[in-house]
Order: sequence, then C-alpha cells, then structure tokens
Amino acid sequence: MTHYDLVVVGTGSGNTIVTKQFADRKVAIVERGVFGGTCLNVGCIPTKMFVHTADLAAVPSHSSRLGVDETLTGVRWPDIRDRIFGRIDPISAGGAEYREHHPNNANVTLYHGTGRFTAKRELTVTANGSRDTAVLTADRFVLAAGSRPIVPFIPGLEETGFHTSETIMRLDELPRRLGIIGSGFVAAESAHIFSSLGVDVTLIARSDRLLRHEDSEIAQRYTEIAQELYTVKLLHETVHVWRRHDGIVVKTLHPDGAEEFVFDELLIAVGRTPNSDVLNVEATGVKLESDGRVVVDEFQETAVEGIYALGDLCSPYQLKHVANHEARVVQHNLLHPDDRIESDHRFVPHAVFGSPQVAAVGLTEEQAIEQGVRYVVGREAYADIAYGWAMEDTTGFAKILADPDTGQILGCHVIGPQAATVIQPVIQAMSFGLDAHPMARGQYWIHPAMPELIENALLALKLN
Ligand SMILES: Cc1cc2nc3c(=O)[nH]c(=O)nc-3n(C[C@H](O)[C@H](O)[C@H](O)COP(=O)(O)OP(=O)(O)OC[C@H]3O[C@@H](n4cnc5c(N)ncnc54)[C@H](O)[C@@H]3O)c2cc1C
Ligand SMILES: NC(=O)c1ccc[n+]([C@@H]2O[C@H](COP(=O)([O-])OP(=O)(O)OC[C@H]3O[C@@H](n4cnc5c(N)ncnc54)[C@H](O)[C@@H]3O)[C@@H](O)[C@H]2O)c1
Repeated sequence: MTHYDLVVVGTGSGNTIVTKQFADRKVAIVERGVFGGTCLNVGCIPTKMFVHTADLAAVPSHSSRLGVDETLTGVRWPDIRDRIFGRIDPISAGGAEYREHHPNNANVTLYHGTGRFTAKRELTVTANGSRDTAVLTADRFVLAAGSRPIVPFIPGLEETGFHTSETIMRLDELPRRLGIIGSGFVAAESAHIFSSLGVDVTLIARSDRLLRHEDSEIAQRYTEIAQELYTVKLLHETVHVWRRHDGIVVKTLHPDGAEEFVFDELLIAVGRTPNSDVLNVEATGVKLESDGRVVVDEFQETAVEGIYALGDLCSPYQLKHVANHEARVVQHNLLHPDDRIESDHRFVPHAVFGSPQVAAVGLTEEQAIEQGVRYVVGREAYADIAYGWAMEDTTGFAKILADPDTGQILGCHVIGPQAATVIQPVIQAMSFGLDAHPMARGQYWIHPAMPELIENALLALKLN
C-alpha cells in the first residue's frame, strides 16, 4: 500500500490539475486508457479535424451556385486519417512521457491501469495487461474518469460487431454504406463527416427529429437539411441486427411497419454513461445520481470530504469546456482549501459541428414556456445579412430570447455557417450581464461580417 497526498483518476481534464503548484505533494495519476482522455484521442479534437476536412470535401456540392464549378475527384481516407492521428497520437504519447520522465514530475507517479475503490479512500489499481495490483490511499482524490459510449441492448448487435465514436475514426478504409443509430451530437457530426467524404449514410433515429434537445425550430431546420444530404429515418426503433453475405442487416420498426437496411459498417451513437461503475465509487462513500453521475456540490466536492469530481463523471453537460472549467475549480480548491470557489454553470454553451453547424446558449423557447419565463424573440436569417448574400445561404438563422422589460438575454440559438463562432459574443454578454440593447448599440459590429447576424437579431427584439 502506498500513501499519496493526492490521487487523480483519469488523464483528460484531470491531468491539467497537476501543475508545478503541486510540486511539494506526492501525487499519483491513474489512467487505464490512452493518455489524454476522450477529447484529445477520440473526441472533440479528431472529430473537428475530420469535420474541417469534410467541409472542404463538401464544397464542390454547393460551389456551382456561385458560378464556380468544382469537382471532387477523390478523397484519400488513409491520408486523411493518418494526418489527423499523426498529429494527435504523438501529443498523447508526449503527455505520458512528460509525466513519467520529466524532472518537473519527480513527485508524480503515473499508473497505467484501472482504478477501483476497494475501501474508504483506498483505490486498487490493476495494471493494464496483467493481474498486478497496487493499492493507493490518499488524503485527497480527484475523480475525473469520464464516460463511455452507451451500447443499447439490441438482439444480435454484440455478435454482429459495430463501431462507436472510439473506433469509427480509425477505419482501415471508407465503407460504401454506413448506418448510424442515434440522433444527437455524435450521429450528426459523423453523418456530416462520412457523407461529405462520399459514403452512403443512413441515419436511423428513434425520435421524430434530429438534435431533439435543441430549440425545436433549430432541430426542425437541421432535420430538414439533413434529409437533403443523406438518408434520415425518423421514428425507427432498431429491433434486430445480424450479418449476412452482403453486409450488416439492421431491422427497424416504425409507425408504418418494419424495414431492413444493409450496411458495410454500423455506428452506435446513442449517448454516453459515466464511468462511476468501473471506479466503484460507492465503496468510498461517494454518492451517485440515478443515471450514474457522481453527486458533487458547488465546489465540485463529492459527499466525502477531500474527494472531488469533475467532467463527464459528474456533469450533466458532457462537454470539454465544462470539464476544463471544473478542473480549474478543483485545482483552486485543492490549493486553497480555506478560500474555495464555486463552479459557474449559469451559461453553458454547446455547438454541434454538423452540416450546418448549430450552437446554443441559455433557454430554448420550449424551456422558457415550460418555466413560465416571459420572453420576446428576435430572429435574423443569414440570407438577410451581407455575408449571407456572399455565401448564398438560404437556410441559416439566429434566434435570441430576451426579457421584454429588462432586455436581459435569456437564450440564443444559431444554425448556419460558423454558428459555433458567431454565437460567442452572446455567451460573453450573458456571462457579464450585458443586455440586448446596449449590446447591439454600444459597440461597432464589423461590416459586412457574419456577427451582423447577432446584431440584427438583437435589434429585432421587440422590447418594452
Ligand atoms: C466523438 C466525440 C466528440 C466530442 N466533441 C466535443 C466537442 O466538440 N466539444 C466539446 O466540448 N466536447 C466534445 N465531446 C465531449 C468531451 O470529449 C468530453 O466532455 C470530455 O472529454 C470529458 O472530459 P473528462 O476529463 O471528464 O473525461 P475523459 O477525457 O473521458 O477522461 C477520463 C479518463 O479516465 C480514464 N478512466 C476511466 N475510468 C478509469 C478507471 N477506473 N481507472 C483509471 N482510468 C480511468 C479514461 O480512460 C479516460 O482517459 C466529444 C465527445 C465525443 C465522444
Ligand atoms: N460538438 C460537441 O460538443 C460534441 C460532439 C460529440 C459528442 N459530444 C458529447 O458527447 C455526448 C454523447 O454524444 P451522443 O451523440 O452519443 O449522445 P446524445 O445524447 O447527443 O444523443 C444520443 C441520442 O440517441 C438517442 N437514443 C438513445 N437511446 C437510443 C436507442 N436505443 N436507439 C436509438 N436512439 C437512441 C437519444 O434520444 C439521443 O437523441 C453528447 O451528449 C455530448 O455532450 C459533444
């Protein structure tokens, strides 16, 4: 048994906590997978590198509207894949190397294995690829073990084989036909990536629209556009999967009967579940929500004093910028136990890097109605701003909700080119308490740039 001042489980955002400020403490970091966690290795970063590549590949499909006749003569999948992972894999390896061998980490021990609580403040680590175990005790723990893809029970699925977001990006070759079960972030981004690269994509959704957690106008618009880009099957419940001589067969039930589809590869994208079970957190007294998330307070501390948690393991958001924010809060609270700070989850934005992009912050119109919040809506279409004319955009728009009396911005939803970037001034305004009118008229908006979309949506608000 080895005692530490601090044990961190998980090297995603958890790894960022251990800086030189911890040089006087004896620290262990435990990682069972690839160093660097989900975002770096199988999440945000590679997917967005693929999205950018897919955006390029999609240009010829719409450039002729502008009088530029381009032809996509081919995509070199091995080159695309290897460029992306050729950048990422060394970063991951370098991170592990730094922890293991750099003099800055003389006080840090990196364990490659799976941590599992076996008693109060006692974590047993089983080394990867062997049965060797090490028992670690500590004064403080940071639980940053993240989440993993949910694999739903569908008869035949396990035997047939399938991909999740953890494997789909490393395919040996592009499939001719890709089936995607799911309708959220991963499904939308993957459908965009693979369809733009020339794969025949069929998205099988249980719900009546894609991105159903978005404001319903946005989800509706996204679904309509997706239906023009690839095959979208709504209200289809997958009931059976099996392998046949010509591919993977997926059988679905829908309101009008049953249907069968044949694919070369199948991607399951139906959400992620926290790794609290793997970590067996209850053995140390940490409490769980009914969905498996670790319960934390405003300081990111669990039910057990000195055991903190962050990121996908405890957060309802499952977003990297949230995990990073929570890691900064945990780091501060470990360093300054007498002057702790709280996490700020007031205005958590998100973006879906699909085709087109979607970005949102704050209340949807449905949430405003449900919560009885008074609001007015200001809208602006990309088609009505000068840069939208330049792009010939006909489908994108921004929608802002504000308090009719005070002008306080309650929510913003954007669908269209660079939505994830265009929305940022609204996130800033909400975070710093800047209301709609002063935001619209108290600053210059560069003309004719895309943020004029936001300026005009703000001006369209009918405030009292
Ligand atoms: C395909 C995809 C795309 C995404 N794109 C975006 C995006 O564009 N923007 C965004 O904000 N978010 C995105 N996300 C979400 C984002 O990746 C996560 O919210 C974030 O990485 C969570 O960070 P974390 O530190 O909580 O967990 P992780 O980064 O998952 O780190 C947890 C680590 O703990 C390890 N671990 C787990 N259990 C144990 C154990 N018992 N013992 C030892 N080690 C353990 C795991 O191996 C893992 O390395 C995406 C996710 C996916 C899947
Ligand atoms: N751009 C980003 O920030 C980004 C990108 C990818 C992933 N992520 C994060 O990763 C998380 C996981 O992504 P995801 O797309 O897997 O989950 P998700 O929660 O976004 O979407 C899952 C969808 O699958 C549906 N579903 C659930 N069970 C199903 C079943 N048995 N059959 C068919 N459909 C079913 C759900 O109704 C839901 O719409 C996201 O919640 C997000 O936080 C973020």
